[in-house]
Amino acid sequence: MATERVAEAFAPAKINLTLHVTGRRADGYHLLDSLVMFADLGDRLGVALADTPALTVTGPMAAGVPVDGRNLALRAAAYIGVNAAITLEKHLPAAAGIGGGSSDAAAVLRALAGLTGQPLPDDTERLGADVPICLYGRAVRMRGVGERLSPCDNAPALPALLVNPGVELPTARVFAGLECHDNPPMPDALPRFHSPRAMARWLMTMRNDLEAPARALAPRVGTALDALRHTAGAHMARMSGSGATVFALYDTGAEATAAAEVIRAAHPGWWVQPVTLG
Ligand SMILES: C[C@@](CO)(OP(=O)(O)O)[C@H](O)COP(=O)(O)OP(=O)(O)OC[C@H]1O[C@@H](n2ccc(N)nc2=O)[C@H](O)[C@@H]1O
Ligand SMILES: Nc1ncnc2c1ncn2[C@@H]1O[C@H](COP(=O)(O)OP(=O)(O)O)[C@@H](O)[C@H]1O
Repeated sequence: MATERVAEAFAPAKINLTLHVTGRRADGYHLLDSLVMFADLGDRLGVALADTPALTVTGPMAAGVPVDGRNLALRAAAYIGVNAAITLEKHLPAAAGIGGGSSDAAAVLRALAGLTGQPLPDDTERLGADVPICLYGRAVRMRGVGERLSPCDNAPALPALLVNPGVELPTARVFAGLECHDNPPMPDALPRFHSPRAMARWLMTMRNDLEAPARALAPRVGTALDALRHTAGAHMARMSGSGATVFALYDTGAEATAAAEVIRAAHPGWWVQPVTLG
């Protein structure tokens, strides 16, 4: 029976600090080895049980986000067979390599589990490859196509700057541009990270294998990476997921905020957000 109770949910940006493409399955999906953390910035949702499914999308990044059955927030409710009225305040750019849709889906699943008492479903990767990590919601290593998760409990909070240079990159197109599908994974055992600086130094020795095809499709990714690398205090810069969002890591939030001001002044049209990753 319908109730008025609204569960509020937060859907943080997912950042792939590394993204090694290590193989390809028979169905064409690629095998990954990726270290993922989450930002303290994301979409905000309200979820209520309802007689019929409904979705309203608002917020600064709402333009172009589907409001029909293609929206992953609605698909998540349908996946567990619950009618929900959902409000989605969009703060994350879409098709940006930071998992906005997957994180929204995970937030809806969590909210509906709380409202109905149902357990979280299995096989959530069928909703989208990133949904299991977004349900996990904190620093994690993902392998397979995203369904094999190992906790990464020793990562320090990382001051970071996220920049999206205003170009949408569909994930499938970026994977299609990969020249090599069998690249080395990360080491079996990850080191212990004692500070943001130590973690950034190690991350510099890792890769995002999708960066080259993304840069070829959207040269502005390279422009944004160069701009970040030149900001004061930046240890390293890399693309997240299949792009086009890029990030840089700093020792302090003050450095990330100062870098944001520099990038905003030079590129007023870009999406520029200092955050902390955890
Ligand atoms: C690359 C990653 C890394 O975290 O992030 P995003 O760039 O999307 O944020 C994810 O694996 C993306 O997950 P998600 O966006 O949920 O992917 P899906 O919708 O399932 O897949 C979209 C398309 O990308 C390709 N794809 C996706 C994942 C994968 N491991 N191999 C692939 O080849 C396939 O062509 C697929 O049809
Ligand atoms: N809740 C949602 N928010 C954003 N995009 C969504 C959502 N649901 C479905 N989509 C569709 O999914 C595509 C990928 O968006 P998103 O999940 O943000 O990107 P990515 O896979 O690069 O992290 C978008 O182009 C959009 O059409």
